[in-house]
Formats: sequence, C-alpha cells, structure tokens
Amino acid sequence: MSDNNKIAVLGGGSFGTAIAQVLAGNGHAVKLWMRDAAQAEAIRESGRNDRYFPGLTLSPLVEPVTAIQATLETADVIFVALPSKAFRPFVADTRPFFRPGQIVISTTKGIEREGFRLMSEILVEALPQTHVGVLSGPNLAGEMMQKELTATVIASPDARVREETQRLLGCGYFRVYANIDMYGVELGGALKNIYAVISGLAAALQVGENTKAMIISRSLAEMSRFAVALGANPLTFLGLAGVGDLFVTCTSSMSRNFRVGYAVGQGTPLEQAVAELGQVAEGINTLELVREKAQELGIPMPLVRGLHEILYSDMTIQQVIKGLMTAAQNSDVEFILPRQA
Ligand SMILES: NC(=O)C1=CN([C@@H]2O[C@H](COP(=O)(O)OP(=O)(O)OC[C@H]3O[C@@H](n4cnc5c(N)ncnc54)[C@H](O)[C@@H]3O)[C@@H](O)[C@H]2O)C=CC1
Ligand SMILES: O=C(CO)COP(=O)(O)O
Repeated sequence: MSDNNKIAVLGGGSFGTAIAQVLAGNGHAVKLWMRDAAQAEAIRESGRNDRYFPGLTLSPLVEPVTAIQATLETADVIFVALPSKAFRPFVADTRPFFRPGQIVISTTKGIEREGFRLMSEILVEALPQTHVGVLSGPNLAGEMMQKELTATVIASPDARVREETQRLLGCGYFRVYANIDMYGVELGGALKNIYAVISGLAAALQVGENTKAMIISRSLAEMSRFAVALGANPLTFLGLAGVGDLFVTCTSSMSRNFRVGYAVGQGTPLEQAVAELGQVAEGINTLELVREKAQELGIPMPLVRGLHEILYSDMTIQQVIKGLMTAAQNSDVEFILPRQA
C-alpha cells in the first residue's frame, strides 16, 4: 500500500481518539468518525476531545466526521473502536459501504452474547471482501495520549494486515508486535477485563502484595485454560495481549474495569458503579458470557464463578474468598502438570 492510505477510526471515545492521535502523530491524516454531531463540532472548534481527555490538544491531522458512508467508502484502512454491544448492529447497518481489499482492524475488547462471537469473527463473516485484524495489548488510552512508551499486538493471519499496521502505527513511543493467533489475542483482551474487576475489588479490600500476585497469576491460568479450550494458542498468553494486558489492567486505577471493581469493593452497588463510570467497562458483560460458556463446556473457572457470586448472589465477599482459598489444591501450570479434575 502507498503512503497515501486513507485512514478512518470509528468511535470517538477514549480508544478511538488515542489511536487516531498515534496515527496522526506519524503524519497520517485520520478521519475520526463519531455518531454525535455535537461532539464532532465541539472537537473541530476546540481541537480537543474534552469529554475523554480534557485539556489535551489533538493533532490537526485528526478530523472529526459524522458521515459514515463517505468515511467508509473512501478509507483504505479502518480501525474500529466501538463498544462490543454496538459492534454487530454497526456492521450490519454499514456493510454495503465497505469495499473489497480494505483493511479492517478491531480494537474492541469484548464478546458478543449471541453465539459467543468475537469482533473479528463478526467482521470476517459480514465483510469477507476485507482483510481483518485485531489490535490488542496493554494500551491504556490515557497513557497513549501522554506518549508513554507503549507496545501493542497486531494479530491477523494476513501478513499484509500485520505489516501495514506496524508501518502506520509504529513510532518512537508506540511499538507494534505481530501475532497470527488472532483468536487468542482477541480473547486475551476480552477476558482480562473480568480479572481487572476482581483486582479492583481486591485493591479496595487492601489486600497484600502476595495476594495481588496470586490473583494475577491464577487469572492468567484461568483465562488461558478457557481460551485454549476454545482453540487459542496458550503461548499467546505469555505475550503483550495476554500477560501484558492482564498486568496493566489489574494494577492500574486508570482501567475502567478496575475502577468498577474498586467501587464495588467499597460498597457501591454494581449498577451505580457502572453508571458513575460513564464509559465502557466491558468486563461486566464478559463475565456473564464467560461464566455461561464455561459452564456449558465444563471448564473450571473459580475466579469467574467467585466474582459472579459476589456481584449477583447473596454471598459475602469473605464467604467467596474462603471458598476459593479452601478449594482442593491443584496444579500450578496445567500445560506442564495436568490439572486434577
Ligand atoms: N480505553 C482504553 O484504554 C482501551 C479500550 N479498548 C476497547 O475499545 C473499545 C471502546 O472503548 P473506549 O473507547 O475506551 O470506550 P469509551 O466509553 O471511552 O467510548 C466509546 C465510544 O463509542 C461510542 N458509541 C457507543 N455506541 C455507539 C454506536 N452504536 N455507534 C457509534 N458510536 C457508539 C460512544 O459514544 C463513545 O464515544 C472497548 O471494547 C474497549 O475495551 C481497547 C484498548 C484500550
Ligand atoms: O484494555 C485496556 C488497556 O489495555 C483498557 O482497560 P479498561 O477498559 O479497563 O479501561
């Protein structure tokens, strides 16, 4: 592809804005599509996306737009940064506007309820004429806007997608590593949100450092067990989109999922915690779906089950913790020593 690629980013929230800013910083003109005309106008006038990043000036190469047909028809590379709940309806509505040969990359870290579909699966199914990829990794949008040194993963079976994404996004503060396990990379990004909620909850309870390490390590064991049962490569979970993203979201109060967990740990009812956040916390929806899927497939997921009990049953946090800590002792790395049934 030439250097004159037309680039579109769909979704004017935190991550869409952050990705657009990285692209623009590399000298690429970017159309940042959002559905809200007033928000687009406000960004055009102020040069900032104050709702998400107050006071931070956007590159003049980021152009807020609202005309979706023109945006899609003219783009060569499209990054989708919409919440998972909006993903399928959006693709269904705009499908006729996509062109053969376009690169379409999902940055969404969620799962669709119907059929337990990942976003890349929705894209591949609905837009077979395009080249699909997934971008995921330890990428807090707020830190990317501050140009903190950051790395991410572009996953796609298609070498052109991987190479083009590395070329467009890579710069002095943003490194893009490649993977071909698109399913594993995407599942890693979705699953870690659940464990970020648990970690936020644990932080509110002022747990010790050993406890934090145990939660993160056992989260990794549980999410990789689940993902491998569904067809992911276990080694993906050693990379940025696995342990990297798990680490950042489980340790940072910038993570919205962590913040929801923290609020619940302090006694705020879940609904209120989500409402007060005012942004997407994918982990709450993902928790429900993963719990159902794990039950259906008979995959043990004690942390998922425990969080679900805390959020939706009468059990106290202390009762759930006691149940987890006194359960039968088991294998550390089950890919080496198989887990006892
Ligand atoms: N914020 C972050 O640090 C990162 C977020 N992500 C993922 O990116 C996805 C988007 O998250 P954020 O941008 O952070 O959320 P956000 O809550 O900051 O923004 C979401 C945006 O999508 C818009 N939106 C919602 N429904 C829509 C629809 N039907 N049509 C068009 N626009 C719609 C909202 O108006 C809002 O501007 C999530 O799946 C998240 O997990 C991935 C990496 C990092
Ligand atoms: O995925 C993220 C960082 O990699 C952002 O996490 P939150 O959605 O919890 O803010």
